[in-house]
Amino acid sequence: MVILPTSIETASALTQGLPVQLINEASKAHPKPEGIKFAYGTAGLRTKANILDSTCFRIGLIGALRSKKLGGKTIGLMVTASHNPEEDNGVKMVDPRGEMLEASWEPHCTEIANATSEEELIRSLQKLITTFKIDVNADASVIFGYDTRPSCKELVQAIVDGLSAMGAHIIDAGLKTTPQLHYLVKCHNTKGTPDAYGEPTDEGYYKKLSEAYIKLVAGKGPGTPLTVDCANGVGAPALLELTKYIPKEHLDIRALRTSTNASGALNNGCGADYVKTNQCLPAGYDKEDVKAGDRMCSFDGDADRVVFYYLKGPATAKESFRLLDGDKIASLAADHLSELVKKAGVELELGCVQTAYANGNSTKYLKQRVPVTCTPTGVKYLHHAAEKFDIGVYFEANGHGTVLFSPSAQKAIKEASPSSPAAQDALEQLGALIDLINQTVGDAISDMLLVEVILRSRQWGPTEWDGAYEDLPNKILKVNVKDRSIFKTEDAERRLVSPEGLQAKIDELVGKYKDARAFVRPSGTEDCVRVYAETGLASELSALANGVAKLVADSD
Ligand SMILES: CC(=O)N[C@H]1[C@@H](OP(=O)(O)O)O[C@H](CO)[C@@H](O)[C@@H]1O
Ligand SMILES: [Mg+2]
Repeated sequence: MVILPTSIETASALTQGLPVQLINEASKAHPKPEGIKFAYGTAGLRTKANILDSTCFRIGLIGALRSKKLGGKTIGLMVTASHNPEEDNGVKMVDPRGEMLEASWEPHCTEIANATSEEELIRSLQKLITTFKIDVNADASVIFGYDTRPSCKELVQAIVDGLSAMGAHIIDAGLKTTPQLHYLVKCHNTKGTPDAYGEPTDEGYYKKLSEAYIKLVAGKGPGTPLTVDCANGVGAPALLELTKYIPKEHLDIRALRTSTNASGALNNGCGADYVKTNQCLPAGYDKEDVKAGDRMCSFDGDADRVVFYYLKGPATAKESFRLLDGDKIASLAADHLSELVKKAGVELELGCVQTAYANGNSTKYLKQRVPVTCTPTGVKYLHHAAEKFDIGVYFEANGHGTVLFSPSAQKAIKEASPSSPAAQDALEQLGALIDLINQTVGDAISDMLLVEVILRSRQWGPTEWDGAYEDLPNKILKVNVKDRSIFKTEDAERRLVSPEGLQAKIDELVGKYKDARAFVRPSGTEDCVRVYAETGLASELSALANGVAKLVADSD
């Protein structure tokens, strides 16, 4: 609930401590580029790095105010543009429990980022302060991290200038994967409490994951090598660091695409998004000695997504490639955890959360086993929906997701009295999985370890995992339009309400193909409209996807 100030006097009293002079002066060094409109979207503010300076400065101001609003709890700021090209960048805010910024603040971030003068900037900050009744004189603490993009250095300086103008306590976490930053935020805010999430250090992160992993794979025999494409991003140093904590007999990693200093290499022909979108191996893998049956996976640029894949035949044949995406990870995790819960003899409801991009056959598979809900795109929606279950498995098809254990589920697992040695073992495994799985946000490293644990425990290779269901042929296309904001959706983005009449035309087209589905939505991270299509018959896929894209283009 938003509490509005009761009178103008209260409003002015609230904003009295705002260091207007300092903000004005600092803001002059971070002028807003003319004619650009920023929007706090699916994953924060994201665009070309060379126009983001003023936005980062202002997010610094807002981050400090968010912390003040929450009584000085530590807020996170992450500078990254994830899977997007190297010349892009972005900034997103992390709330105290490690979750995404509360949605009611997003329009204020947009408004403040778009203020065209110092006066307007101050007015929009004052509006935020009065709307949320912020005590400007309270303490503020903000931790920030950044990925490997060359533009991060300057953008981080802009953030620091914003934080300094507000007098916030600043913690520089340095080069981090996005999920590491989320982890650190949660650790800082739970330190010394009964819910302490972990040590708020790099070492704490690697120790927590590696100790849980070793517990889960101990005695399961030596593993086979796993080839990891690090997208030439921050996942590379993080993964290499992790391997120092886990003996090779437990985790045999072959890290590829680890060139974080090579200009233009980030996400270029590699990474989770490239592999998922193109449904093929990273470029140049034909020279990397990969063989049929090898387990492989790809991180994205900030290592919060992972997709797995393998070849069922020669690397040279396109049809050899088999993708094990977020949907396949969700079904593997849901099956495994359901089994453990049953064996443990605890009463816990496990549910799955997907978006409209989930493959139709994955939804069918999961719905036969567990409750499944569908939310709009963006982890913040999935995360909140997953919190409604005792154990909530959520994954976007692109590999971004995690598993949440509710506080009561964690308690039930900890306190259950096992009725047999098998139940005892299942409870111990569940306990270790709670530590292995990053409870704050999707984490490529943690999810990779989760998959490895499940495959090892079932003595499965990628083929057995892949056998759960067959993906329906599917495709995502981008359509550039003049103004994507006119595309409005309902029903978890599965239907368009605007432009008027377009949904009826899409329905008519979809009706012409067997077992087909298609939907259209504006991207929250790129200036385009996305078209998703899937069909029962591979031969009909392009016709449907292109047909819907044409309908979108014609409506522009
Ligand atoms: C189809 C697709 O993959 N969309 C991605 C993409 O969002 P868009 O709003 O579609 O641009 O980036 C988001 C942030 O990384 C991610 O959460 C989401 O799944
Ligand atoms: Mg990412």
